[in-house]
Parts: sequence; structure tokens; C-alpha cells
Amino acid sequence: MKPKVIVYKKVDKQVLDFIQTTCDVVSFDQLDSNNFPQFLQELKTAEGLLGSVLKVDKELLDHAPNLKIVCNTSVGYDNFDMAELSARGIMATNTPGVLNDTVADTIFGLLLATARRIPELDQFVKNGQWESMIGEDLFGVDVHHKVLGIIGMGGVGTAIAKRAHLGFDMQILYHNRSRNEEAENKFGATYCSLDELLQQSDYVCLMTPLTPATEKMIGKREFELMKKTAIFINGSRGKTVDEEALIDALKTGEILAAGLDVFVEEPVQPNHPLLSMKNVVTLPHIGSATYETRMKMAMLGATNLVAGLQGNTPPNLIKI
Ligand SMILES: NC(=O)c1ccc[n+]([C@@H]2O[C@H](COP(=O)([O-])OP(=O)(O)OC[C@H]3O[C@@H](n4cnc5c(N)ncnc54)[C@H](O)[C@@H]3O)[C@@H](O)[C@H]2O)c1
Ligand SMILES: O=C(O)[C@H](O)CO
Repeated sequence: MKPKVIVYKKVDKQVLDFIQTTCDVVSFDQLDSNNFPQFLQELKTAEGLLGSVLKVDKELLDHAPNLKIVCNTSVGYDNFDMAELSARGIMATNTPGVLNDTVADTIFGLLLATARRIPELDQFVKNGQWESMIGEDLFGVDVHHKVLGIIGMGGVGTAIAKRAHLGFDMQILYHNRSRNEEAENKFGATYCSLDELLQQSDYVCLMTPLTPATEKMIGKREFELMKKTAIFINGSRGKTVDEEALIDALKTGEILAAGLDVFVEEPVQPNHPLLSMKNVVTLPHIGSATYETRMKMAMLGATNLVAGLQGNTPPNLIKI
């Protein structure tokens, strides 16, 4: 008998077909309050789960006595309670690597959009406000030849460093759990302490996973260390930043501007203070959201799922 798996996110038919060759699939395009009871019912007999964002913790796992593997279609896995999964002998996987270039493109786009005020100026033109030569009040700041500080020099961080070095002649500082030889040797990145990075960077880009060590790692103290002209870019997870401190820093001129792909609460509420600030550029967590890359992520997630259920070591097994 084929193992039963639940795919709880909309994925391409090709991905479902691949899983169906070895598994019985129950699929949900997305989970919401209407279909969640049915999902929990299916979970009782499921051996595998594929999707992203869903919190996989003790409470959920108590509904899943037969689960053998949980597979994210994302590189981040802060939605997994790894201690609980490990205690129950359930494998967990993610999708590193295949999204690096796409996310780096997004983050670089966000950085440029924030520095050169592109969304604001787009609105200016479309609102019919372009009536004469634009003046200093609408100027942006340069990106090229500036100092970029990358916190979290992993797969995505290195792809950002590549763009900054090869395309924009930027000087790169980085802070990471360990030294990254590729970033140093190929893209001229210099390792430094977090405080040095914050003090010296024109652009501070946060690209760490969300863990107990990184939760609110950027707060009041860190914004105060940054230059008053610094632009802060967050591509990691909303909770790596103290959002209240970010709002204060932007309001009081402690930093110049911010570009954000992630928020503490997602979707962010329309009345959130960050959304009404002129010096903030936002995106709806779309770092990896291109057709090509989302397809690769879904297929890699499916490959992990099938491998695990066939008794093989999944290529992206998360080790704790
Ligand atoms: N916005 C998006 O759409 C998007 C897309 C991809 C990844 N992400 C987020 O970015 C994270 C990183 O992705 P990745 O593929 O580069 O992962 P990765 O594992 O390759 O790199 C993460 C890096 O962060 C470093 N790190 C971890 N804890 C640290 C700490 N306390 N201080 C300093 N450095 C620390 C690690 O040493 C590692 O080099 C993901 O976990 C995810 O949360 C977001
Ligand atoms: O972690 C990731 O892969 C991104 O945030 C997309 O979900």
C-alpha cells in the first residue's frame, strides 16, 4: 500500500504527478479555517506533509500519530519545532540552494528601490505630480561604491554579496556564525563583529534564519549603532527585528529608510504603522516568488518527501 501524504499548498501538477507515483496524495491549495478540521482528520493517517509556513509543533503533531516526514517548500524552517520532531523520530527537510539567486535579486531590487525611492517616485509620476524639474527633496542616495553589511552570510547572503561586488563595486562587510571563504575570496567580503558592521555600513542587510539566537537581534541598541544615513533591509524573518524599535528608529531619524520583505505578523495588517511611512518600501514576502524558482522549491520538497518515505535519506534532511 502506498503511504498517504498531504500536500497543503498549491503546487504544479508535475509535482503532484511525481509524488503520486509512490504516494497517495491528499491536497489542499491552502489551509484556512474552513478546511482545517478536514486537514486534521486527514492528518491522523498521513505519513508525510509537504508545504510551508504551517506551524508544526506538539499540538499539531498530537493529531499525526503516523507521520514520518515533514517537508518544507522553503529554506527557512522556523515553523518546525525541531526538538519535538526529533523526539518523535520524524524527519524534517527544507529547500536550500535552489532559491539563492532569485532571493538575492529580490533583496537587491528592494535595496535599490529603497535607496532610489522608486515606489514613491512611481506614484509621483502616476499621480500627475511631475510638473517641473525634480528637486533635491526627491533625490535618492547612491548604492554603488557604498558599504554593504550582510548579517547571515549563507546561501542567499553570498548571492547578495556577488551582486554587490561584481555589479555595484560595493565594499562588503559581513557577520556570520562562521567565516565564509567564498564570500571573502570571490567577492571581497570582510568578516567583522556585529557592532563593527552596524557602525560602518551604509546598507545593513539581515539574512539570518529565525532562531532563538536571532529573534529580535536587531533592536534599539543596534539601530542606534547604525549611521543616521543607514538603510536597513530585512529579507530574513520579521521576528529577527524588534519592529517597535524599527518604527522608532525610522521616525526619529536614527536610520534613513528600510526595505522590508518580511514582518512579525504576515500578512501585515493594512493599518500597521510601517505601511504609512514614506521611508519604508515593502514587499509581501516574495523573495523566492518566481515561477521558475517556486517550481524548483516544490519539486525539491517533493523529492525529499518521496526519498524519506522510500527509506532513503532525503537530500535536504535537517540535522539538529
Ligand atoms: N524573504 C524570503 O523570501 C526569504 C527567502 C529565503 C530565505 N529567507 C530567510 O533567510 C534565511 C537564510 O536563508 P539561506 O538560504 O541563506 O540560509 P543559510 O542557512 O544558507 O544561511 C544562513 C546564515 O545565517 C548564519 N547565522 C545563523 N545564525 C546566526 C547568528 N546568530 N548570527 C549570525 N549569523 C547567523 C549562518 O551561519 C548561515 O551562514 C532563511 O532561514 C529564511 O528565514 C527568506
Ligand atoms: O524561507 C524561505 O524559503 C522563504 O521565506 C520562502 O518561504
